[in-house]
Amino acid sequence: MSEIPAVLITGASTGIGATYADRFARRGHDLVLVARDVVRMEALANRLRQETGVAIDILPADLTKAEDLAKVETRLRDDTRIGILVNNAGTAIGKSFVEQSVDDMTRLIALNATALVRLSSAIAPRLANAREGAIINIGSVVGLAPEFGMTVYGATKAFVLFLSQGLAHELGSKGVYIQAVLPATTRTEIWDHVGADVNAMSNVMEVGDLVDAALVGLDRREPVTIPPLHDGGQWDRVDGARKSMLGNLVNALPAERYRTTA
Ligand SMILES: NC(=O)C1=CN([C@@H]2O[C@H](COP(=O)(O)OP(=O)(O)OC[C@H]3O[C@@H](n4cnc5c(N)ncnc54)[C@H](OP(=O)(O)O)[C@@H]3O)[C@@H](O)[C@H]2O)C=CC1
Ligand SMILES: N[C@@H](C=O)C(=O)O
Repeated sequence: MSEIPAVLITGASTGIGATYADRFARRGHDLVLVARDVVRMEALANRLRQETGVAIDILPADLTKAEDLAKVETRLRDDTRIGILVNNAGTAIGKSFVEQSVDDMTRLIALNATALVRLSSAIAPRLANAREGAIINIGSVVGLAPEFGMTVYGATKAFVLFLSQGLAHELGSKGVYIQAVLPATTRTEIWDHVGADVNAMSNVMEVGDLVDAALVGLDRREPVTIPPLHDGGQWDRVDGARKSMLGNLVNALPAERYRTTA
C-alpha cells in the first residue's frame, strides 16, 4: 500500500459520497469512485483532478446487481493501492411498512446492508494481512431510533452499526480501523427519493459540515462518530450500559421472572 492510500468510495456521484471524494482528494488521496451515474462521476473526477492533481478512476456499478458488485469486490481484493473503503452508497424508501412493496424493501436491504458486507469481506483480509487500512461505514441516527418510523431503512442502519462494531472488535487488533458514521438529516438528494422536501425540514445539516465532522472523528480514530449529537457523553453512556450487560447475558437457567409456578 502506498504511503497515502487510495480510497474507494461507493455512492460517490452525489451527496455525502461526492463530498468525501472532494475532501479525500484535497488530502492527497487517489480515488476510485463507484456509483451508477457515470456522467456525474466524470464531472466530479475532472474537477478534482484539475483542482488537486490526484489520480481518479471511475468504476460504474449498481451495487444491487451481483455482477456489478463482483467487479467492485475484485477491485478491492486486487488493487493493493486501496487502503480505505468508504461504504456510503445507500438509499431510503418512503411510506409506512404496510404501504412499502416487499421488492423495494429487498432492494433497500441489498444496497444498504448486503453490499457493505460483501465489500468489507473483499478488502478486510488484505488489510488485516497488511495490518493497516480503514473501513468507513455510513449508518444513520435512524438506526438508533425505531420511533422515527422508518422501520426497514432504520433496521439496515442498525445493521451497519452492529457490523461496524463487530468488525472493529475482530479487526482492531489486526491494525484495521473501522468507523461507523451516523448522520442525521443532511441536505442531499436522498430526500427526493423518499418524497420529502428537505427544504421544509428543520435542523438540516449541510453535507460539507457533516463530512468535515466525520473526518474529525476519523482522525481521532473514533469507533462511532455521530456529528449531530452535541452531548457525546450520551452515546458513551448508552454504549457503556450495553457493555455492562454483557457479563449477564448468558446463563443456564431462565431468569426468575420467567419461571412457571404451576
Ligand atoms: N442525507 C441524509 O439525511 C442522510 C443520509 N444517510 C446515509 O448516507 C449515505 C449517502 O446518502 P446521501 O448522500 O444522503 O444520498 P444521495 O441520494 O444524495 O446519494 C446516494 C449515492 O448512492 C448512490 N447509489 C444509489 N443507489 C445505488 C446503487 N444501486 N448502486 C450504486 N450506487 C448507488 C447514488 O449514485 P447513483 O444514483 O449514481 O448510483 C449516490 O451517489 C446513505 O447510506 C444514507 O443512508 C444517513 C443519514 C442521513
Ligand atoms: N437518510 C435519512 C433518511 O431518509 C436519514 O437517515 O435520516
